[in-house]
Amino acid sequence: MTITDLSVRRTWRSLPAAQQPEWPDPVALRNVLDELRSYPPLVFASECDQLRERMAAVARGEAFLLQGGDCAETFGGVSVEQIRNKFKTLLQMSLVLTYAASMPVVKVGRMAGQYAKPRSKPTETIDGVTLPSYRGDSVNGFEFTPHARTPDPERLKRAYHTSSATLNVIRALISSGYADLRQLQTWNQDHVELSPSGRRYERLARDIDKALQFSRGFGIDSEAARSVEFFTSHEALLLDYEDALTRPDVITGELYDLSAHMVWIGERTRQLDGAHVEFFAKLRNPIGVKLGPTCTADEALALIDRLDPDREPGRLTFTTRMGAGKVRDLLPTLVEKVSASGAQVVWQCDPMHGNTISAPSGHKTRLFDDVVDEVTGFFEVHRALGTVPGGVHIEVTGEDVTECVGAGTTNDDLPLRYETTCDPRLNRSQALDLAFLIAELYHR
Ligand SMILES: O=C[C@H](O)[C@H](O)COP(=O)(O)O
Ligand SMILES: C=C(OP(=O)(O)O)C(=O)O
Ligand SMILES: [Mn+2]
Repeated sequence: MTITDLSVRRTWRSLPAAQQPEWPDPVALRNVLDELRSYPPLVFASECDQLRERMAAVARGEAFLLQGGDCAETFGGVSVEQIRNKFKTLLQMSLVLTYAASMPVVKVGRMAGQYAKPRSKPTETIDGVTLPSYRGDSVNGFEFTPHARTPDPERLKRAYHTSSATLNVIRALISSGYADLRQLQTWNQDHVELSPSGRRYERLARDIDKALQFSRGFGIDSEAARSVEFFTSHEALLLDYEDALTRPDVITGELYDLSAHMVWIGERTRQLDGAHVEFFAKLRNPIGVKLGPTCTADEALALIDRLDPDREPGRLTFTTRMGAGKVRDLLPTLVEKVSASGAQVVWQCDPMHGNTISAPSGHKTRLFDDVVDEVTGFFEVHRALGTVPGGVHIEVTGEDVTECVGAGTTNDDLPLRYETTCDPRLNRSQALDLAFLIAELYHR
């Protein structure tokens, strides 16, 4: 379908859009959106097409999808070091998975655009003072003051520019050979090498290095070992922003949201009669939808009819986040009914969002064991049904934070480096542990 007519393309505007900020000044918002429309796209449509092809391979069981990054990126978190650490963590996880599972890994960062957050409550109260909740740096500031918490549309421009700067660093890291497999040892020269997972990683890196030397001995110096394909993604929550970055392809006229390669609809905004589903239905990007424990099989089927009417492998990813205690009960029916419909979606496990708890100290946290248990349940269900456990979606950082409990972090450690502005993330050592565990699940 070719949709360049603006009246067709903006149909989402007449529908209810959940979780949108209350911008105080509509004229200021309109001016910002006009400016954003004049900016170049952040990614190219051809790159989105390439990711859709990779996702089709995932749907067929020929590749594994690793998607991860911060719950909420921040405008302050864009030093080269922070971006490099996050990128490195995802590459190291993918290396563990590729080597151990003998499977190509499609790497997608929750990076370069993850600046808007849906919240459970519209306001937050601290010491008797109530202010609007923090909704991500593209909406308001994290600082608990009336000024910071007031939505400011100028932040949307900053979200664009910060995404652009982040992408620039990622593209430069790739083109300067940072992802070269022969840099394996360099990647590991820091604190993580002292942790058990770091040492395990080092052993694996040495094995891979030997394998590479062996292939080079035969004159096989694969280009694939020198470069990496890396894609960006975020929850396309703020429809005004996403719409401003949505452009028709010059050749086909089809619409692409060029704020990222892949965009997804969150658990809180997947209403069938809502604006997000309507907006996404018009896009040609590979797209995702989060499915929580209340999602019925009929809802999943209706989402497929709306978002993947042609049943195109790679088009639609269902990211389930049921919780460790529920995944084994709830997932089978969904998977069975969706498979019976003929749709070839990518099934991806988000083991984070169904497992958020409050620690005795009051910190929002997740137990590493729950994360592992949900991923394990996800694999068990797919193995039992003969369907494809396509990938995982995690909240992770390259920093040595203490936000999730287990695998080296205790409840008492939480205050030490609790740096997230929204949900707790795995640190790099926990991420590597998880990668090794997933690789084992593959073999089982
Ligand atoms: O990242 C997901 C949601 O935005 C987040 O879990 C909501 O957190 P809240 O329940 O603290 O609002
Ligand atoms: C908001 C998120 O998740 P969910 O929509 O699954 O709650 C998220 O991925 O940060
Ligand atoms: Mn989150």
